[in-house]
Amino acid sequence: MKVAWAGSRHAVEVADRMACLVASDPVFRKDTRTMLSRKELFKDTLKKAAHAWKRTVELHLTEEEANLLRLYIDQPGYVDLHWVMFVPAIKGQGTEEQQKKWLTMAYKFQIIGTYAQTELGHGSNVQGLETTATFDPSTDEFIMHSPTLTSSKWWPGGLGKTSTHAVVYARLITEGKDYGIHGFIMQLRSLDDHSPLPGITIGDIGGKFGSGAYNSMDNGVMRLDHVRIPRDQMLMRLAQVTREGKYVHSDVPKQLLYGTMVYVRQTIVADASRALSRAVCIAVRYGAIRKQFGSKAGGPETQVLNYKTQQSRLFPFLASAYAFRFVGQWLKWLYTDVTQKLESKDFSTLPEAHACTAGLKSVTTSATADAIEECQKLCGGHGYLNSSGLPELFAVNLPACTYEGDNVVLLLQVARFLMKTVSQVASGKQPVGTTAYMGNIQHLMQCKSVVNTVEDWLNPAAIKEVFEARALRMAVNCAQNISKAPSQEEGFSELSPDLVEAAVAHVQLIIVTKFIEKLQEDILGHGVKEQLQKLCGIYALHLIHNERLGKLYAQVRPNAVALVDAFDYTDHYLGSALGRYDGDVYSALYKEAWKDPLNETVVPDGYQEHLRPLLKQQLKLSRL
Ligand SMILES: CCCCCCCC/C=C\CCCCCC(=O)SCCNC(=O)CCNC(=O)[C@H](O)C(C)(C)COP(=O)(O)OP(=O)(O)OC[C@H]1O[C@@H](n2cnc3c(N)ncnc32)[C@H](O)[C@@H]1OP(=O)(O)O
Ligand SMILES: Cc1cc2nc3c(=O)[nH]c(=O)nc-3n(C[C@H](O)[C@H](O)[C@H](O)COP(=O)(O)OP(=O)(O)OC[C@H]3O[C@@H](n4cnc5c(N)ncnc54)[C@H](O)[C@@H]3O)c2cc1C
Repeated sequence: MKVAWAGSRHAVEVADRMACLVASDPVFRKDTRTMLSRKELFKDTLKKAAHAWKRTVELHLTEEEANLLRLYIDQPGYVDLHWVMFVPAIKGQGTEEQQKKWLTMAYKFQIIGTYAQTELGHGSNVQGLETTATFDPSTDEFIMHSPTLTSSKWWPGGLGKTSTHAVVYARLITEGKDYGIHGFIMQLRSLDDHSPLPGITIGDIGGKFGSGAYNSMDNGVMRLDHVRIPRDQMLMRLAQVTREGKYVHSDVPKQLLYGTMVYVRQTIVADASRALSRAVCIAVRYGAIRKQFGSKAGGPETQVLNYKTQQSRLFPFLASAYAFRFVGQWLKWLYTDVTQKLESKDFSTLPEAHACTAGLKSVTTSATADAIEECQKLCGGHGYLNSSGLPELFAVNLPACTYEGDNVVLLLQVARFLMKTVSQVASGKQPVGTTAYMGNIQHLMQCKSVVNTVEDWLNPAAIKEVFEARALRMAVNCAQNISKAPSQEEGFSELSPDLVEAAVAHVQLIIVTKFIEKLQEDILGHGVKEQLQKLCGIYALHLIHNERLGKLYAQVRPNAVALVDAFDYTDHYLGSALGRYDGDVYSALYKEAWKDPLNETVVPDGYQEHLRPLLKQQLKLSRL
């Protein structure tokens, strides 16, 4: 089952090695993280990142191993933005020459970069960004400026205190004309003493949700006061400005400006499956240990995992963890395929890649955030303790519903893609890829459900047809209602809640389809495929609230712990007293409690100043 989850024996081996490397290194301890102040936590992040780099160099780790090392350290920091966004942005939007110059320094960590797009006044609406980059032909420079308070760059990870450079997104103005948003490489801090360069006001935007979590990251604010950069620091793969100041757009779609976001969205789907699997692992293992109430005759109490209500709340998340894992593996293939096509100027699958990455990022992160919160409740009071690992997991993964694109905004992008496809089908064009099912419109608009028993629901063809009919009918219904509106734009706006639902149905069809396709592969291990088939049935059925789920839950219950053990997480990475592999929950909870700084003294700080006087006064009053 480990191989089915990881994707290959090699993946299992590398993951095990990196997870153990992190778990065995005291520098990477994380059990006291939620007890640190904001400054201590930030400094701890710097220490871990520097130590990780040192180990990467010492051990000659590959890029795959180094990425896993960062993942198992499990502490958001500037390195995430450096590797996940700054480097990809230069790769995707820089010329060969610019890549050579800047990536050489970035790969050697001679500079630390971030991705500075969002502003105080605009995040979702990229075309509304206000920062300006005005070309000055007299000096062959761009003047980077924050014209308004709302144009302050706001949120970029690492910008606050760490990054020395950034890809800054700004309105390109040359010869008095505004050509819209383009990317520019800017140095922000001196490489000698790390002080901000002249004209740059920079700092952290303040504490964020949850203790620990993203407070380890210095999300920053930056204002630019007419800062000059050389013309060749405009990322010029998509467009150029000549020495004379002429704007020249290259022959690639302008949407490639958004390429970095597409890349990160596809990685976030894998992040979501990992976060969800961690929460499910904790809740399933604890549910097998925790006993509450039992037979009236004083018999042993019942494992809470045996309760049907616990199973109906938890097993859809177990199924979703596997579903998101498999669709994330497919999405990584899709992204690689589109990137290769772009190299040969084939832009035909760019819209599909945008719709799939936007839709899957949105659906998986929303479902994961909701599931982690529910897993906290599934663990009762102990799920609320930091030592359960669940509050931190929730706080770190909740913002994924917003960063890299607000989930509703992204679903509206999917809806726009679906409406375009429906109208193309109406004009006789055969849809392909993930919308191919829309070509079967006659059948799917009339077909009656062919599933009646639980066994029917384990028939992949039946499941797929139901989800195709559901998605198509919702999309066609929206298209028909939009056509009745005074204008397409007005109709789209009025119908936007229904369009979001139609987009979700389309994305859930993709997830179900990819789960079914995974089951058609050769899957190692005795009985593994059968278990995955049941999980596929649970994932599909729970989305349409089918009453036959109870039978499937009963069939999964005996293997529930084995199914979460297959995630192969070390206790260090899981970071949970409830989800420990050895199940020794109560002694672990008790031991963790005493680590809290509040327990450093038996009489708490503040007693002498605030508690003793009060008690003494009340005691005196009571004797009057
Ligand atoms: C270790 C512990 C774990 C913690 C994890 C740490 C590490 C995690 C990893 C990274 C951390 C994440 C940090 C987050 C970083 C950020 O948040 S960066 C900023 C992200 N910001 C956004 O995502 C902004 C979202 N907004 C947009 O993308 C765009 O504004 C928009 C797409 C919503 C609208 O764009 P606009 O230019 O206005 O275009 P439209 O008019 O809507 O569409 C025009 C056509 O272009 C097509 N299109 C739009 N986007 C794309 C795209 N990306 N690719 C291809 N095509 C695109 C669109 O479909 C339209 O096409 P048609 O005209 O044919 O319909
Ligand atoms: C932890 C974290 C890290 C981040 N890191 C970075 C970073 O490194 N670099 C960077 O550039 N940015 C970063 N961001 C910013 C992030 O990308 C933006 O917050 C995100 O794109 C959402 O934009 P917004 O904040 O403007 O939300 P808004 O768009 O203002 O959303 C507010 C509400 O308006 C709704 N809404 C907006 N537009 C529409 C519409 N057209 N139709 C219907 N509803 C709409 C949204 O659904 C939402 O409910 C980070 C954010 C977070 C939380």
